[in-house]
Amino acid sequence: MPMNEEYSLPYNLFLIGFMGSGKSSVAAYLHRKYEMPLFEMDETIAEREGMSIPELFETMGEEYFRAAETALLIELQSNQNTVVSCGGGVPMRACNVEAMKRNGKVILLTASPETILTRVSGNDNRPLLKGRKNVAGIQALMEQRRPCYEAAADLTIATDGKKVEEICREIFQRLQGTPAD
Ligand SMILES: Nc1ncnc2c1ncn2[C@@H]1O[C@H](COP(=O)(O)OP(=O)(O)O)[C@@H](O)[C@H]1O
Ligand SMILES: O=C(O)C1=C[C@@H](OP(=O)(O)O)[C@@H](O)[C@H](O)C1
Ligand SMILES: [Mg+2]
Repeated sequence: MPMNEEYSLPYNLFLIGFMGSGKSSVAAYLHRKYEMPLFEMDETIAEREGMSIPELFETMGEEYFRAAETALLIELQSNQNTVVSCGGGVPMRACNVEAMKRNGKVILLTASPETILTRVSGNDNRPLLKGRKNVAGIQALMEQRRPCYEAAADLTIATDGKKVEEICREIFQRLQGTPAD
């Protein structure tokens, strides 16, 4: 069933935000509900490299992972009407932000450190949270990254206390209020 006009976008949606802000969940919902092709960056990189993200950090190092993120974003920029779930570190590189903005809108998902801690406590697949799985540790990294996140964002959506479905509705409402230039 083709996308109806209301939700067929002439650009890509890039979801950015801290670990646990809900990028993967919101992207998966947008993919299912509005039939937008989905690119989950972590998954794509892990598949191509034949190992998990933690293993990649362990064996090849973070810089290798960051280069893989940039290469993938450059590949994705020629698409249209896709939703890309970015890893939380993507906006820290200016070249990544340029690639996203070339043909996309950047949606920043935010949540309080307390909310993030609740959401990430369930698994250990985020190497950068090792040793900082507490409110203070999350807050410190979040504050360090905030300027890059905010500079990259076309729209910012607070996610605390909202269901994924509500967040997706808010994204489209806010986009419709924004010229699709
Ligand atoms: N709006 C939300 N409300 C409650 N839990 C959420 C919400 N968004 C995501 N989660 C949960 O938080 C965890 C991290 O979500 P995820 O989508 O993987 O975040 P990210 O991709 O930004 O790291 C998952 O267990 C997910 O089910
Ligand atoms: O914030 C980061 O630097 C990272 C976030 C992770 O993705 P999520 O934000 O989906 O957890 C993943 O890309 C990697 O562990 C690095
Ligand atoms: Mg994710």
